Amino acid sequence: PQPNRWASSSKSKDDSEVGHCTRVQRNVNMEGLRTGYLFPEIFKRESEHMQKKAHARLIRLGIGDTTLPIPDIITSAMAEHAYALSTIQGYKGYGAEQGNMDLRKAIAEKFYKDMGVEGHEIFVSDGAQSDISRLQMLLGSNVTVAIQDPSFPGYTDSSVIVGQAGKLEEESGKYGNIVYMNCGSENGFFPDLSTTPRTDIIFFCSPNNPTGNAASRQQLQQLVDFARINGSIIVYDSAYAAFISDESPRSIFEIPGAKEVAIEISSFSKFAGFTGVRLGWTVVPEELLYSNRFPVIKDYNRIVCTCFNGASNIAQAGGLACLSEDGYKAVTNVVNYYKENAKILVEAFASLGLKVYGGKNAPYIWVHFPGLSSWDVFNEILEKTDVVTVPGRGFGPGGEGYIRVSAFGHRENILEASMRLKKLFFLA
Ligand SMILES: Cc1ncc(COP(=O)(O)O)c(CN[C@@H](CCC(=O)O)C(=O)O)c1O
Repeated sequence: PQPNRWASSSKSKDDSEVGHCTRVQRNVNMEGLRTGYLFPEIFKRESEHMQKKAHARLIRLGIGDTTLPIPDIITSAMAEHAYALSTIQGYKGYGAEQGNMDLRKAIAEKFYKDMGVEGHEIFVSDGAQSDISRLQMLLGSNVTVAIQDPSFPGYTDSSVIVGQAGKLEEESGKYGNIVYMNCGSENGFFPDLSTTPRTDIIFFCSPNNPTGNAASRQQLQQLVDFARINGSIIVYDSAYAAFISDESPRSIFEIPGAKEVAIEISSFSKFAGFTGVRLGWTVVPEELLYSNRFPVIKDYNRIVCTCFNGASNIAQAGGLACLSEDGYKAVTNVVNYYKENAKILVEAFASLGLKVYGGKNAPYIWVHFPGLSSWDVFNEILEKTDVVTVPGRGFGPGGEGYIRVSAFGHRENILEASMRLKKLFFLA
């Protein structure tokens, strides 16, 4: 299996090992984080398992990390750029914090054609995860937020860290100041906006991680109208848009009126295999205004200039190559490979009579184990099949009773994992 990025994290010394301590008070918001970040926790469980079963052939379908090589039309462009840095005429230092304008324009052309989004409204970054944190710095602690439940933990955890979330209610596992928009199988994974309280910010991910559900055009129009009426800002995460196979919108800016109510974050991670290269972008439309009519884009530009020195010029060269005609064809072939994996996993779980969601518009399969603890299901699958998944509870209280399975594996691993899971649950 691939070396995991947390494998080398050194064990921090605890107080008993270090005599001295400072007089600096801990950020009280950090105390609000109930556990470690979900994915290092998954790795910890995986390591404990491997300590018990050193010779197990582990199959990792947990973290949504790509596994196929980046097409060489893209890596050659990065290599060429990297080599040019070793020459006088090719060397480049700091670039524009907002990103290379050619790349900004290419993103606008490729993903936002005819939506009125222009290059100067696109801020190239080192990935969507970092952009979520920078957006939280922009928004500050005095805003109210609504988050899909379940959803990518980056929204809730960053909300806790910046002080938006309020106190954790142990009983429900929810933070007092966050509005949890239930997105379950019972409501087609789209929140009932008629009963959703107004908040300043609405985090919305479509296709959703972890459910794999892509909101329809009609639903996104409802969401934009809801934000407009309430004077809210939507932070729309389209990291998995390239996996959409039906008519669902790939961008919130396909919806009329969205430029006055939405910010969109996205990433090269999942469609181009750039999870380690690190490249993403955020669209902040000129039309998006605060209550005092000050343009949000001006503040976001200030955040980017103050807190970020721009994405790697090598990664940006790769990004440009991804968006060339041949480059995009090549990455689309890889996306289609993962989509085929998703189909295999959906069929495997469905053949066991389990309720399976997702997999059609996203590289995640969302499997229901009604009445069971998702961590118990995660543990049983790991212990009995050496397959790593993600317990749904890690994505919020709404994820309880589900597991998420990633389609980002190599085909042989997907087939082997499917066979093992069939054996486990068929015999159950
Ligand atoms: C909805 C969503 N947005 C943003 C990101 C991060 O994108 P980057 O551009 O690579 O920063 C992820 C990654 N989610 C993966 C990886 C988990 C993690 O490392 O946080 C997952 O859910 O398995 C995601 O699922």
